[in-house]
Amino acid sequence: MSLKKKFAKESFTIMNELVLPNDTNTLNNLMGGRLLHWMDIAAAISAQKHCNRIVVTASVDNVSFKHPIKLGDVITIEAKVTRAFNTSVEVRLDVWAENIPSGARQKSNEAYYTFVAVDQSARTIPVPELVPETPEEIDLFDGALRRRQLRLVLGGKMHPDEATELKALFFKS
Ligand SMILES: CCCCCCCCCCCCCCCC(=O)SCCNC(=O)CCNC(=O)[C@H](O)C(C)(C)COP(=O)(O)OP(=O)(O)OC[C@H]1O[C@@H](n2cnc3c(N)ncnc32)[C@H](O)[C@@H]1OP(=O)(O)O
Repeated sequence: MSLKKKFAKESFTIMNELVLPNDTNTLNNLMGGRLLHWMDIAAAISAQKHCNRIVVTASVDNVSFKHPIKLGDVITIEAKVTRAFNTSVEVRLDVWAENIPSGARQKSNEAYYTFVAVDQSARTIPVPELVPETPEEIDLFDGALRRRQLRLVLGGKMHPDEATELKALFFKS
């Protein structure tokens, strides 16, 4: 039985967190690991909305921390599935930090997480196809293939020779 196709907007998820003292280091900045944990949860919720299944985190692409996030800031994490493959989905995350009293808001992180859908016995299972609609969703959908090849090569799951779309970025035929 084929699975019903889904739109990216169906997996759209927004999560807010308030940075409390227990989330910070001795400089009163949010600890990176805490943010990665919140991002993992937001991304997992998004992946589960797409798959309607239990998902496990398979990989996290490089995450850079552009600005320190301060105690008392409000974090907004937006997550959306960019593309579904066979049993895995890629989720794009955008993170903002906001100082509510001043109204200052800045982008702090962008990242891609990959989740794999599993059944009750932890066996991998197929996920619904994703249909991109907007120009931004189509860009993310197209780029997802190259990002997948890069992470699978780095994770030792794909031979570089098989990463044809990724190689095409560097070598013109
Ligand atoms: C219904 C609505 C509910 C809403 C309600 C929300 C509730 C919201 C609760 C939140 C809850 C938090 C949830 C946190 C989620 C954890 O924190 S999970 C804990 C951390 N993660 C783990 O423990 C996973 C451990 N790893 C594994 O189990 C296995 O390695 C995996 C990921 C299942 C892959 O298994 P495998 O045997 O290597 O499988 P293999 O057949 O080679 O590949 C399967 C797929 O994985 C992909 N894959 C494998 N390795 C990688 C890699 N390194 N990178 C990328 N992809 C990979 C493959 O490409 C393949 O994808 P497809 O080509 O099929 O699309």
